[in-house]
Amino acid sequence: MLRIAVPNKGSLSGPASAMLHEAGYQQRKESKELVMVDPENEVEFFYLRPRDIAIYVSSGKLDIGITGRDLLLDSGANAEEILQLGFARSTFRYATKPGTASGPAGFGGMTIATSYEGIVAKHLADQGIDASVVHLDGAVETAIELGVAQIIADVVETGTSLRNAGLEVVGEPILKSEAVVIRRTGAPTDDPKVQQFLRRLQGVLVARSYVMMDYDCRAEHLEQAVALTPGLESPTVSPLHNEGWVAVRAMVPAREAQRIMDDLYALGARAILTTEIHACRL
Ligand SMILES: Nc1ncnc2c1ncn2[C@@H]1O[C@H](COP(=O)(O)OP(=O)(O)OP(=O)(O)O)[C@@H](O)[C@H]1O
Ligand SMILES: O=P(O)(O)OC[C@H]1O[C@H](OP(=O)(O)OP(=O)(O)O)[C@H](O)[C@@H]1O
Ligand SMILES: [Mg+2]
Repeated sequence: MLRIAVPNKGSLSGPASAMLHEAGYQQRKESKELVMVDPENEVEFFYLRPRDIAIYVSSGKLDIGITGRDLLLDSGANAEEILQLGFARSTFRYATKPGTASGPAGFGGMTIATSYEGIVAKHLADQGIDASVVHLDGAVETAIELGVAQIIADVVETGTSLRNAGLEVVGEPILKSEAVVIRRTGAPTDDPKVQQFLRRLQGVLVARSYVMMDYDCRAEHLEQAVALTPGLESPTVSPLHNEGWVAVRAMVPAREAQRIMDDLYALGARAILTTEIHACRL
């Protein structure tokens, strides 16, 4: 049975369970459930604190886990990313009150508050900056107002939390994060159960980002139409009963669908339809 770590709380938890559900796995019914077996799919899910997941996976007791790239790097655990999941996207950045420092080079002798000590200590060491780091569990934006630190390093998504605290980002982003699937570094890549799990999640990612497009066009416009809808391999082209017309079917990126429909229409294509893809194996 494949043993998988899933975040039990926080920003990663809901979207991770939703993605697993979309991939056909049973998910826990109550947030208090810590372990759940899905016998049909031969998978056991362990609902763990996101920050602990890389440590469990690196121990080899669990085969794979879903966590944030920032949490993986912060843990220093012996685990590696094998798939990017596209949710819980954020940047990890320094922020200060305006006028404190124009970048990390000016942080010398100051104190930096963060929940991600591992990332910050490494970044400071790499840059040769001699600053202190104080660990706080959360709401680190308040640390400056209360005099615990002059600088914070934290997750930034919309920037609202920083603005509300009267802070501004300084320096370049330390890293970009998103939810990722991890495994123990160097674990065998050919485990069929792991491969099947990854294919299912990849199927969800594709189903979420592509739509199926169907349209009719005159045979003489086919080459131009196919250039607009090249599909993944190549589009399906079938003859229509009306001579000189063909029906075309291809997957297109969902966010480009409306523009492609306009361009096809301008080319003379008609009966242009898009349908959602519910599941997929590439
Ligand atoms: N506002 C946000 N937008 C996007 N991703 C976020 C946001 N806040 C945290 N994350 C991501 O969530 C992961 C941290 O999860 P964790 O559960 O530790 O914290 P949280 O989501 O802030 O929850 P809480 O603070 O309530 O415990 C990290 O990968 C982080 O990048
Ligand atoms: O840029 P924003 O859209 O404002 O998002 C970033 C904020 O979201 C998270 O905080 P959370 O609400 O999880 O509280 P926490 O600081 O206690 O973790 C993170 O720690 C930032 O504070
Ligand atoms: Mg938080």
